[in-house]
Amino acid sequence: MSQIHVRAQPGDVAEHVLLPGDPNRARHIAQTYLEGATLYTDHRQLLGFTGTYRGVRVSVQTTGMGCPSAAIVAEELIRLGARTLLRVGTLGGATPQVRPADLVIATAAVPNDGTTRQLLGGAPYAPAASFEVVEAAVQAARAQEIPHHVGLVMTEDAFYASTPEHARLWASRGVLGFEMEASAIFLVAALHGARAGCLTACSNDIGDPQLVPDDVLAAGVDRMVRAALDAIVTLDGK
Ligand SMILES: O=P(O)(O)O[C@H]1O[C@H](CO)[C@@H](O)[C@H]1O
Ligand SMILES: O=c1cc[nH]c(=O)[nH]1
Repeated sequence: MSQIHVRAQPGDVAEHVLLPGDPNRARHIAQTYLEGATLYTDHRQLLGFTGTYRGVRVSVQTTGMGCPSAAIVAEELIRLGARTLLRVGTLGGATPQVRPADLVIATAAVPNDGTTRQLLGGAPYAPAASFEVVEAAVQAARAQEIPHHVGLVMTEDAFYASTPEHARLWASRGVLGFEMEASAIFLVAALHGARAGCLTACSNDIGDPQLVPDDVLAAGVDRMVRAALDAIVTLDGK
């Protein structure tokens, strides 16, 4: 049955799904990396494509920005048969250690968002990536010699509420950077017995309106996507 937001039929969505926030990134991934990619939904501009990468069937589905939208998309993808959800996003660096366009592989997400709070009824919980997804992503980054960081991210709702001081505080607690969807994707996947991960490319420093130059960020995004797709190939059949 088609879902309310992800307007697709069972069979349209692959078992493994890449999840960018941005529909243009979804189109770029489908056109650049997937063979035979076809669009299965454009409802609400949540563009979704399915094709193959090195013989493995893969979808790329836009989540939109923020946990409310990402949680809806994750839930509906699982209803449509998805079993591996791998976010491919951008992130604001919380520490000078994370350089422009660097790859950050999340192990878990500090849930500074309202969606996971509602789903959990306020109970404490640690939304975490699946170990095998982290392992496959790290292996892919190493094999492709992509410099990367592995650790905590913070998921937040209010993009413009974050300040350099807030970033320094959370960096002192091990957070590498801030983004807006990982906690919800990790939790929704866990609630349904699916596996999840999150790869991000650093687009700016937290609180700094200066974005990484377009060409530098685009190269970082492509490195992230290549690592994510190779991770999916490793995970296929496991
Ligand atoms: O580039 P995407 O994947 O959208 O990710 C980041 O960018 C958006 C904010 O600019 C949020 O969605 C945040 O998580
Ligand atoms: O959530 C995000 C994503 C990218 N950059 C930020 O500053 N915050």
